[in-house]
Amino acid sequence: MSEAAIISVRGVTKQFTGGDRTVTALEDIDLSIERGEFVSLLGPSGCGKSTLLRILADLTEPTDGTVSLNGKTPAASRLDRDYGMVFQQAGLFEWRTVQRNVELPLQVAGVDKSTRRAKAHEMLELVRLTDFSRHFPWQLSGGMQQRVAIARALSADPEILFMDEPLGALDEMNRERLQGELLRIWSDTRTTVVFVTHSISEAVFLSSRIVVMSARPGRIAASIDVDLPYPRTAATRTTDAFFAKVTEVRAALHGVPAEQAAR
Ligand SMILES: Nc1ncnc2c1ncn2[C@@H]1O[C@H](COP(=O)(O)OP(=O)(O)OP(=O)(O)O)[C@@H](O)[C@H]1O
Repeated sequence: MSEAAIISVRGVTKQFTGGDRTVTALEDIDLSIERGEFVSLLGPSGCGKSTLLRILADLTEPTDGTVSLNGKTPAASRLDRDYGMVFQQAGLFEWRTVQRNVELPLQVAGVDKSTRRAKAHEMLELVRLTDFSRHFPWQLSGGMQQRVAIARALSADPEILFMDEPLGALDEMNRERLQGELLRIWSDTRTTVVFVTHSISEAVFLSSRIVVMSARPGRIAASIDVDLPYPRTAATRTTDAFFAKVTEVRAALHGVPAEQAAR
């Protein structure tokens, strides 16, 4: 494990028990993520991607093994607001304006009104929604709602952003647009991102590294560096290097080394 790792997972196993049935969702996961990486967790449905993210974000506990975020337990890290989280559904409060949704984590933290106003404004600039600060969530498209959710998750300046299929509910065009936005935001904030997705092309476009997980019990099958240069644009998606990486990742998902898959 590298000393520089901001996220370190050691020997994590997670079992769910209900009645006389035990499901092993994750088995013996070891993972280190360096500060500033954009890491996607990619794998078939049910391989434990969300469970792993939920363990990192202190939403559930491992049955075995340890997790360290910024050198702390996930629970301590949560209290220190080291990370923000974005889910597939934006989960905005319908009765609060966009501005007041983004302010919420700061309000909960007891930040004074003028500071949180200023911070929310800065975050809405980051996601390019300042013109909509007084709108209510129901007045926004799905993509705009997700941008508000991202602004809210970043409002307390977290060092880590956990994202669980945040673009999964969007149509293809919006999804690609938001992928570009997300890379710009990542490059502006230098936040470490852990991103769960089913989509190979999404993972390749966004990530500096892809962690491929195998089906149940979830294990890490491969860790693939995505050495396509940033900034990545719509043109990146049409390059040979992009297609080659998609092929390599697809082969890893199917458990076949890339050289064999190309034959
Ligand atoms: N609270 C729970 N109780 C019982 N089993 C659970 C629970 N949460 C997850 N599981 C099981 O653990 C396994 C991993 O689930 P998880 O949601 O982490 O997978 P995933 O890779 O994120 O799937 P998807 O891509 O479909 O969202 C699945 O078999 C799931 O049924």
